[in-house]
Amino acid sequence: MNKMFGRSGSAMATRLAPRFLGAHQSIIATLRLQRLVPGLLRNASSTTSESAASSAFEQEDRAEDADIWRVLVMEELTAKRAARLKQQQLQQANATVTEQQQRIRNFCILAHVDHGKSTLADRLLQTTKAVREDVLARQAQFLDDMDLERERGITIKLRSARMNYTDPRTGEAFILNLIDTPGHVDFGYEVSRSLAAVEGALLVVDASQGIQAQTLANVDLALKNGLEIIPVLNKIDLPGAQPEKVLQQMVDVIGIDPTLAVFASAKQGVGIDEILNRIVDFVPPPGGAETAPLQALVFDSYYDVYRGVIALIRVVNGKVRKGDRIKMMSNNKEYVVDAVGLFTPAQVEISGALGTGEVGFLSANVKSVGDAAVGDTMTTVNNSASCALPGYRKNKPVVFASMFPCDSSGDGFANLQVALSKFTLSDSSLTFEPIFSSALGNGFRCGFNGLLHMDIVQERLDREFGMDVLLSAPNVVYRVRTRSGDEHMISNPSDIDPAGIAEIQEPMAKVDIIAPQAYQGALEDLVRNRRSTMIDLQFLDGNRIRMLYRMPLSEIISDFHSNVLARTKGYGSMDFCMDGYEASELVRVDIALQSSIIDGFAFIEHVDFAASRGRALAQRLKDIIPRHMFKVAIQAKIGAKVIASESIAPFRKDVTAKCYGGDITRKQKLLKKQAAGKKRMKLVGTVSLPQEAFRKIIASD
Ligand SMILES: Nc1nc2c(ncn2[C@@H]2O[C@H](COP(=O)(O)OP(=O)(O)OP(=O)(O)O)[C@@H](O)[C@H]2O)c(=O)[nH]1
Repeated sequence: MNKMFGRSGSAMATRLAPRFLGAHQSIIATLRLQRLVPGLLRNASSTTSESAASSAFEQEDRAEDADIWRVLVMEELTAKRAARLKQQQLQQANATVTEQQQRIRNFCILAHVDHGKSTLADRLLQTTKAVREDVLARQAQFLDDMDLERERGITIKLRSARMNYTDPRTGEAFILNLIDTPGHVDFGYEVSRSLAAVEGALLVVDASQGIQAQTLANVDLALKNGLEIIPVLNKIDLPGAQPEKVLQQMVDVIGIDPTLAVFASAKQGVGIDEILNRIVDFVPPPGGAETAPLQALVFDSYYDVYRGVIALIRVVNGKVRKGDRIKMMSNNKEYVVDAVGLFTPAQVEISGALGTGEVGFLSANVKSVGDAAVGDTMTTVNNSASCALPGYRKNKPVVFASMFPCDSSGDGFANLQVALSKFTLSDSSLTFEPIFSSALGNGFRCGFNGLLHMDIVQERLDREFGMDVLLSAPNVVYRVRTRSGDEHMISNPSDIDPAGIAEIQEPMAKVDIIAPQAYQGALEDLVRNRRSTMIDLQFLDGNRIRMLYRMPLSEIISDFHSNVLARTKGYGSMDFCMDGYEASELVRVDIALQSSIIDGFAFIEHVDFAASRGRALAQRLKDIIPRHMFKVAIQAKIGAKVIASESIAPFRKDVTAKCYGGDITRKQKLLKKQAAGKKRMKLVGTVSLPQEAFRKIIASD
C-alpha cells in the first residue's frame, strides 16, 4: 500500500506540475503548492487508511511524496531554464562568442558577513583541485590570506581564483573564475568592483539565520549589474537550519528564483557538486569579441614591491599579452606589458594571451596605483578601442578623521606620510591630505568607508609599517552655505566657523534593519534617540521584521551598528545607503583641556542634543584620561558658553614602589610594561591622552 500511495502521489505531482508551470513564473507558488500537495495526498489517504498503525507509514509516504514532487517540479523548471539559456548561448555563439569563451564562467560570491563565503570558496577550490587538500587543511579560508582577515574572521580585500572544472555529466571542461568579496558593509566598495567583472553570483545565505540586511543590499547590486543569481542556502548541517523556510523568505522578500537554489553545507562539503553544476548551467559565458580592439577593465590593483602595480583585469574585448604596448584610457599614459597571468589562486604568469572573457593580472611597470586606477579601461596603443568601458561607482569615503603620529618628533609626520602613500597602493579606498592642528600638530585628514575600515587601517599601519597613530573622532562631510552665498563641503568640524554660516546641511541615510520581532521595542527605543523617521515596517515571516528608517548619517557612523547587535543579542542586522543632504539645526561642540580647545575633539551635533552630549563626553573623558601630577580641567563648550566642566585630581603613580630592595630586573620590567601602556598616547599640551579618549567621543550611549 505504501508503495502504491507513493506512486499515486508522484503521478499527481506530475500532473499538477505542468499546469502550475504554465500558470506563473514566480516560485512563491512552487513552494505553496509544495505545502498543498502533501495536504491533497493526506485527504486521499484517509479513505484508504484502515488502521492507526499505518499512520507512521503514511507520514513517511507524505514526506516522500512531497520530496518527489519538489524534485519533479524543480527539475522541470531547472531543465526549462537550462534549455532557454543554452539557446541564448547558441545565438551568442553564432555572433561573436568563441568556443573558448563558451567554456568560461565568471562569478562572485555574495553574502552577509559570516554566512560562509570564504568557507564555500575553500570547498570550491578543493573540489576543483585548484588547491591541494593538505594545503587547505593547514590553511582554512584560503583566500583570506591577510593576517588581520584570519584573526578577525572577516574578508577585507577581494580575491580572485581560477579553477578548471570538468562537468561530470558531460565530460566538458570549463574555466571557472571566482572572485571572493568582503561581506562587511564598510567593504561594499570592493563588492561593487567585483560585480562589474562577472556574469553570475552565488548568493550565500546562512540557513539558520535567514536573510539579513546585507543579503538584500547584495541582491540589489547583483540585479543592477544584471547578474544571474544562484541562491545557496548554507550551513544546513546546523541543528537550527531551516533551508526551506529561508528559501521561502527569499522568494517572498527578494523574488529570487528558487529553482536554482542549492541546499549546502560549505563546512561539510554538502551540495558543492550541485553548485558547480548550477554555475556551469546558469551563469552565462562572457560576451565580447576577440577580434575587437582590446578593452580590459581594471577591477582592482595593488602594489608589489618587485613588479610595481599589479592590475587585476577582466578582458572584455580583444586580448592582451606580454610585450603589448598598452595605454590607460583615463590619462593616455602608455606602458609595455611585462607580464600577464592568472590566479590559480597563486599568481602564475602565462606565456600566451589573456583572451576575451578572461580574468587575470597584468603588470606593466606602472609606478603608482593611481595610474592603474580601479574602473579604468586598458587598450592597446595600436588599434585602440574608441571608447572606455562604462566605469562603475567610484568610492567616496563617508567617514573622516584626523590622523596624527604618536611620535611627535619631526620624523613622525614624514614617516606617516610615507606609510600612508604605501598603504593606499593596496587600499585605494583610503584618502588622506595633510592638516595642521594647533593641539595635535601635523597630521592627515583621512577618509574611510566606515568605522570598521578606520579600525583596520589603524591596525594595519601599526602592524605593517610600525606606525603608532592616533585618530580623532570620526565625522561625516557637511555641506555649509555661508552668508555670502558660497557652498562648501566640510569634513573637519574645526573648519566650521559659526559666525559666517547661513545653513549647515548634513548627509542623510536610509537604514534597513532586519531582526526578530521580539526586539522591535528595543530597536525602536534605539532609533528614537537618533533623529530618525520611519519609512516602513514589514513582517518578513512569523517572527522577523524589517524596519526602514531615514536618519542622519552621523547617527549611524558612530556606534549604531554595534547597538543594533547588542539590542538584538546578535540576531539583528543592518545596512544603509546614502540619501541626499538635509538642512538641520547643528552646532559645533568644543572640548577644552586646561582651557585650550582640542580641535581633534570638536564635533557637530543637533542643537537639541548638543548640551547633553557635551556633558556626557566631559564625564567620560574624566574617567578615561589618566591622572597626572597636576589637576586636569575638562570643559565642553558651545561657542564661548561652557556647558560642562569636570576635573581630574592630581596623582603620582609610582609603579615601582612595591619593588623595595635591590631587584633591579623586576623594576625594569615594570617600567617597560608601563611604557608599553603609554603606546598610542598623545601629549596634548601637558596632558597625555589615550586613543580611547578620542573613541569615546563617538559613542552616544
Ligand atoms: N556549521 C557550519 N558552519 C559554517 C559553514 N560554512 C561556514 N561556516 C562557519 O561560519 C563562520 C564564517 O564563515 P566564513 O567563511 O568566514 O564567512 P564569510 O561569509 O566569508 O565571512 P566574511 O569574510 O567576514 O564576510 C566560520 O566559523 C565557518 O567555519 C557550514 O556550512 N556549516
